[in-house]
Amino acid sequence: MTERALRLGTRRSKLAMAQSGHVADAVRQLTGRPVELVEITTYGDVSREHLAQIGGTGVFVAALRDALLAGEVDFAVHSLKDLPTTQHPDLALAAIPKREDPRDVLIARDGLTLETLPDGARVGTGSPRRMAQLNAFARSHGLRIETVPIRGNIDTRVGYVHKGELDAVVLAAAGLNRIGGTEELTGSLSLDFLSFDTVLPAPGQGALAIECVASATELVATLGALDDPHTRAAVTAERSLLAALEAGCSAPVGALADLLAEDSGRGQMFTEMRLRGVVGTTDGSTLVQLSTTGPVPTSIDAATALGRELAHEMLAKGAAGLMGERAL
Ligand SMILES: NCc1[nH]cc(CCC(=O)O)c1CC(=O)O
Repeated sequence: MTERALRLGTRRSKLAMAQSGHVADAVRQLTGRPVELVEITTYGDVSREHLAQIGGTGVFVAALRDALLAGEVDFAVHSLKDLPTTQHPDLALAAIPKREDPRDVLIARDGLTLETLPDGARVGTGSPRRMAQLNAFARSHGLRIETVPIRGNIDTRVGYVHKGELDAVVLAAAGLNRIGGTEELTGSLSLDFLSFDTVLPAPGQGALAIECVASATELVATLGALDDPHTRAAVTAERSLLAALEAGCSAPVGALADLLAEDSGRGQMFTEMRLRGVVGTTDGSTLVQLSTTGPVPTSIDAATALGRELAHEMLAKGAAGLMGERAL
């Protein structure tokens, strides 16, 4: 007897479908059960407002969670960076698979890179985090860039550069990679993968979250096989930083945790976890940028503590005042 199909709730954007498709394959392999995709429209997909105005927190997530709680789907796949930092009491993050490239990428016309953008360049991004860091870079290099708030899926955003309406756009490399768009979509455009010294990604960027209802303990345990503990530790620290700053996913906050390795003679051994964080005004005139290191976390609590610690150091340097600024 074959078991009934597991229902995977997904947004229907090309990116969400690609992400869900990958996870569906992994779950089929893992369980031997059929997995069926159930498309769900979220407010973030239909609203034409700018994300910073909607408020950001959870706009892509709420409808998927409603479907989980109503028992219409068995599990859902989210971009972790879109998930609010407070865990829903009735839901479980069953797995956080190994993360993709967390970098942001600048997609530009005519072979341009961030370093070679002309004065006055128009760069598409509606993300306060990207605006703050791009403008700070521009200021330190004596040029002005005009950040232009844009929305829409990846194709739409890249289209602005193809059509010549913008000189460049900034996207998450992970999203671009997942839809296999690096070649097909960007064509003649140039890709500049931004260094973490210039632009820190959103907390959790490049990672996926597989969520189901907490009471489905068997499913939680089964999906747990897809979890990558290093990714979970890193994104836990990043999200803890965000939470302790009391900022939402549309706040001008960047964070990245990575494990530092040493060659022990018998291969690489992780020695420490480093957490870098940034908060800034969207005009780039002020950035608070700090980093800390700690032992490789052996528990979620330890990873959370590292994030909280860095947040407190950033708050002591005035981070709260910078986040108060909500203007685009
Ligand atoms: N804000 C929307 C969003 N949510 C997740 C990704 C990309 C995939 C990821 O970060 O895992 C994107 C697009 C983007 O920022 O370019």
